[in-house]
Amino acid sequence: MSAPPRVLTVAGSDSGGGAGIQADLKTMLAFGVHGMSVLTAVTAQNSLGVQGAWELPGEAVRAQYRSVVDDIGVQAVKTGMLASTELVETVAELIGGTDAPVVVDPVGVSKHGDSLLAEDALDSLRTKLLPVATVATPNLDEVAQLTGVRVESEDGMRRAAAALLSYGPQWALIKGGHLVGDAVDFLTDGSEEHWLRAPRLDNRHTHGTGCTLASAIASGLAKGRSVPEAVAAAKEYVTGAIAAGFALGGGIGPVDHAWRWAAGRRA
Ligand SMILES: Nc1ncnc2c1ncn2[C@@H]1O[C@H](COP(=O)(O)OP(=O)(O)OP(=O)(O)O)[C@@H](O)[C@H]1O
Ligand SMILES: Cc1ncc(CO)c(N)n1
Repeated sequence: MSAPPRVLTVAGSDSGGGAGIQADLKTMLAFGVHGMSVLTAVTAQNSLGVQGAWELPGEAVRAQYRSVVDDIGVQAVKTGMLASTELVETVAELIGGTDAPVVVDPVGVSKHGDSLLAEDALDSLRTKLLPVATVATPNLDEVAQLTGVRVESEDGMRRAAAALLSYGPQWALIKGGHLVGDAVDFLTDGSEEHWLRAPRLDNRHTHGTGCTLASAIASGLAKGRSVPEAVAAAKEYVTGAIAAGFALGGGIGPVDHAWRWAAGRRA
């Protein structure tokens, strides 16, 4: 039996299992790739928010990355919560020496507004990590923080994408999940433009949407899909996962990573 494509997530742990490393690995399983993880931080987190966060030393991140890449190898990398300037710079350097497509989800705050990235790390994110990204996938708050462009309309998404591309990623995917109306995302490399449109689902259980989308894109890239193809398939997957999102705990529940298998699983 031949080995499946290998995808590495470099991200934080969400103890509640809805976002972070846990969402990434579940998404990778759903896409049929072999998921691997480099942990950057541990959060005490649930449906109500983030109760605590502890980052790992740069040395621990470096060692995990080397263990995976030097022996097993990777066909795509995804980054999520990076916590601090030191970790952003460490990860950017490691990725710079890796020959694989990279999806950068520039995680800033959780859905509850809890900070997952030190404010002083934004500059390194812009100047060190974005230049090595194949695709960067900010939501509207993150793109405003990174570029200063505040998006209030679909035209604003074009301006935000252009500003983001000036830092060097090959593609910008601006997620309009926080706009009103349809859930519209905008993908561009500065010449091609793709609008990804899905109906806005009336489901508050959306914990982990961003991590899920980025990991789904990385999984597609690892299988050799083009960026527009991988993003289109990822959008379809996250939309289905949001539609099937379920209540857990007293707050915002997770999306259902297993929605395509759900009929069999729950029978
Ligand atoms: N209510 C919704 N209905 C349909 N699609 C949605 C909805 N909310 C978000 N999306 C889609 O989910 C994907 C993730 O976007 P979102 O803006 O929620 O990311 P995020 O804020 O980074 O998520 P996270 O909570 O993981 O930080 C995008 O494709 C977006 O359009
Ligand atoms: C660990 C972690 N990474 C990313 C997110 C996305 O918001 C989260 N809530 N938690």
